[in-house]
Amino acid sequence: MHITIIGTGYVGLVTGACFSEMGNHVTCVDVDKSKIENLKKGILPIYEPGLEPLVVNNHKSGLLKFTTDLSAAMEDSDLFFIAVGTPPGEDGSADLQYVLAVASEIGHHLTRYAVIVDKSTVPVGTADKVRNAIQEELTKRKVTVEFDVVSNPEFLKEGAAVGDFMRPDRVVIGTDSLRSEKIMKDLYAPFSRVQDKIVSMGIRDAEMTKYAANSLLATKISFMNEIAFMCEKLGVDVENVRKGIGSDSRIGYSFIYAGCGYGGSCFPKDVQALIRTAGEAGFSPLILEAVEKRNAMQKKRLFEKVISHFGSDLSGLRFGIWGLAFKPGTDDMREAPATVVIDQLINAGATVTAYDPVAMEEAKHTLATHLKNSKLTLADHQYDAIKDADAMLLVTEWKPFRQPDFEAMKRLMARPVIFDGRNQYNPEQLKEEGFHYEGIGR
Ligand SMILES: NC(=O)C1=CN([C@@H]2O[C@H](COP(=O)(O)OP(=O)(O)OC[C@H]3O[C@@H](n4cnc5c(N)ncnc54)[C@H](O)[C@@H]3O)[C@@H](O)[C@H]2O)C=CC1
Ligand SMILES: O=C(O)[C@H]1O[C@H](OP(=O)(O)OP(=O)(O)OC[C@H]2O[C@@H](n3ccc(=O)[nH]c3=O)[C@H](O)[C@@H]2O)[C@H](O)[C@@H](O)[C@@H]1O
Repeated sequence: MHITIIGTGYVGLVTGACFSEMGNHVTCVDVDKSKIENLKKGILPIYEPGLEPLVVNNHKSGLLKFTTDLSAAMEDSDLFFIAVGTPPGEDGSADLQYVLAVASEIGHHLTRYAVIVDKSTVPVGTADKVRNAIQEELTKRKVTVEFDVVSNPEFLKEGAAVGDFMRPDRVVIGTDSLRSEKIMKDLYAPFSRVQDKIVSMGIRDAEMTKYAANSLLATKISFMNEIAFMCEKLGVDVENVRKGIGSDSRIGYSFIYAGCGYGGSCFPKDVQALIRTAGEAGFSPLILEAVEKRNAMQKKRLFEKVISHFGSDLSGLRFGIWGLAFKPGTDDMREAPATVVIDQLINAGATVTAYDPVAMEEAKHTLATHLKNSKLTLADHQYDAIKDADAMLLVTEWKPFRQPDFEAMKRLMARPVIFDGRNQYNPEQLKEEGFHYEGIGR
């Protein structure tokens, strides 16, 4: 098939690379000229394990192309994937301006039947808006062109995106025509044992499915963070509780890790957008509001622990941060818990040195103000980040942080104090080794 993907970010680039790997002709379009120029040279805009060889090899073979010119890309295409951002607007609702701009542009150039697929996460009813935006342009041009709009939400996780796309748990296809449903099923047919995993439904159902999935996962995390808070008050170790409940297959082990809050470009914005959708439908979504509130509180937990140990004035104290990305396996720092704790420590008078295995370039942009004011420095190595530190804060559980050399840490640090935001260490062992240790919910 000939496919055009509009928006070459985490989702668009992974989608394009994986479809081209299956032998399709794919053109990835983006308005960001430098991103497209770099991709043509084999330089990827994001860190995503396993993505580079797919992009480079399929680009070399001619199956995967990159351009800023949508009209040129449209000439051969049967399928258009909209994969642009849907960031939160001021009121928390999903901002559809990029999606609808792309829809209008498609309508401006469309000359023959095509399927337009919403891959971006968009609220219920957006497919109608996309259809209207395309039709408006066709009407302006006084042409009649048949087209279908489909919802095909994406469930990949950053840091595991290629594997998730190649071996999906399910592929949700929301359509209102048999013709477009067949095209979508054919497109996904080569993916690993996908036949049993395609879930066909109405377009609005598919749009809602994406928000329900992310909101339920966020709910599991916030629920567990609430239990963790209670555990601290009651002298219980939440890690034992997690193991105890996860073994029940109805609950499962996934997404019940207490920590210093969920971040990323999706859970925070999608929970907010669903709250907004509920508001528009005329009711207050009590659970979702609590999920969001708990997460905002959770991102402040590490700082609360720091000031209850050191006092509220942190002037003259120095903190080492391990982990800046919102989760391991990515350089993405959108809504990362690390940004919250760094702001709080610096506002309380402390200086901070931070290290992340892959997000250092991203940190230079995200944390530019603190770097400029010399309140924050970035270290070249995890152990350099804790040199002379009054405490180490583990914020992202990258593998090299999971079993560090505690003896070396004690020698390097000004004081042997660890705040473990991801419950990676054994509290008993650390206490025996002479550390003051605090985790989340233990
Ligand atoms: N990041 C993730 O892990 C996942 C994201 N999603 C959803 O997918 C959508 C995209 O997310 P990301 O890939 O993270 O966004 P992103 O911000 O990484 O990429 C979006 C890209 O779209 C480009 N763009 C904006 N307007 C354009 C236009 N008119 N024409 C061409 N390109 C344009 C931007 O320059 C940017 O490169 C969002 O709705 C998100 O919620 C869904 C599942 C996973
Ligand atoms: O719509 C999206 O963008 C994607 O959002 C999430 O994927 P992602 O944000 O990449 O990463 P997750 O692995 O879900 O982690 C999100 C956050 O939750 C935190 N988390 C995760 C699991 C857990 O048990 N506890 C916990 O605090 C992580 O540290 C991270 O900050 C979903 O898992 C994907 O299915 C979805 O496609």
